Amino acid sequence: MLTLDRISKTFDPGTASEKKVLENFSLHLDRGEFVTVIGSNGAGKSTIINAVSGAFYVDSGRIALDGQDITFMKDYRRAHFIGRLFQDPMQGTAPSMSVEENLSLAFIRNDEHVSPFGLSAREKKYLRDRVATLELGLENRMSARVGTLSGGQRQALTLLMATLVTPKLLMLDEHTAALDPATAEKVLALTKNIVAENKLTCMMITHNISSALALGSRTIMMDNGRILFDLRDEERARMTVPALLDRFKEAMQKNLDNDRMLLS
Ligand SMILES: Nc1ncnc2c1ncn2[C@@H]1O[C@H](COP(=O)(O)OP(=O)(O)OP(=O)(O)O)[C@@H](O)[C@H]1O
Repeated sequence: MLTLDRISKTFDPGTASEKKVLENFSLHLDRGEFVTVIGSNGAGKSTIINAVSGAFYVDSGRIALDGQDITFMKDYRRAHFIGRLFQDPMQGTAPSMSVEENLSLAFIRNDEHVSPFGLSAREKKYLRDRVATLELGLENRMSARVGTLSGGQRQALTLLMATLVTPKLLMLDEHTAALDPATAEKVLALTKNIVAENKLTCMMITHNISSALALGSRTIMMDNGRILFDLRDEERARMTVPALLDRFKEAMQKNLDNDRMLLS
């Protein structure tokens, strides 16, 4: 489904701030696989998501999604079939537009729904029903400006928008990190349900090891542009947070005391 074949990325090449982040990095996700990604700060996790979503082109290597080579496809074209959530709840929605208008934009991403007269009453009801599944009461606030919603409500709405038209791939970049713990739990539960219901292929970056082990079916641990280990099946099912931290420390041979991963 998603294949990264020996991709490399160096930022600011040839300058004093040159940073080689990925070198011949390869990864394959099967259709319907939900992979959680953890790792040290600056390991290159967001760079992978940025490369796949087309925020920049990779220097070398190939990216294929569903059999299609997207290595040099423009980001706005990839956005038709790749859903993405960021850490910042302010990204991904238009604050001055209403809940319904934001959802309409996500809905018409699929061209067949475009009508010069806007959405039909039936389509509006469909959107309201989908919003109700979030169980946040937003179905009664369809005309409220999104800028007036809380961070958690916005992130839940963004998640719904990213999956309203089923994406080929959903990429979540620490999408609950800026939320308070209770709201983060709620958004994670929604994530789990939406991914399962739509059988989505999903990659989720998190700094929370217990979330990484609780969600999805596979966990990748990264450091310095490399995959340190790739847990699945029985090995992952048996893995605990302390055991994973121990394995990470062992692999890194360094003290993790200052790493943000330990603090979350
Ligand atoms: N656009 C950019 N320009 C220059 N350097 C960048 C850019 N994006 C990322 N980097 C650098 O690349 C390295 C990897 O960054 P990346 O954001 O992928 O790490 P990460 O694993 O997501 O880390 P964190 O967990 O801290 O968010 C870092 O040193 C970062 O400063």
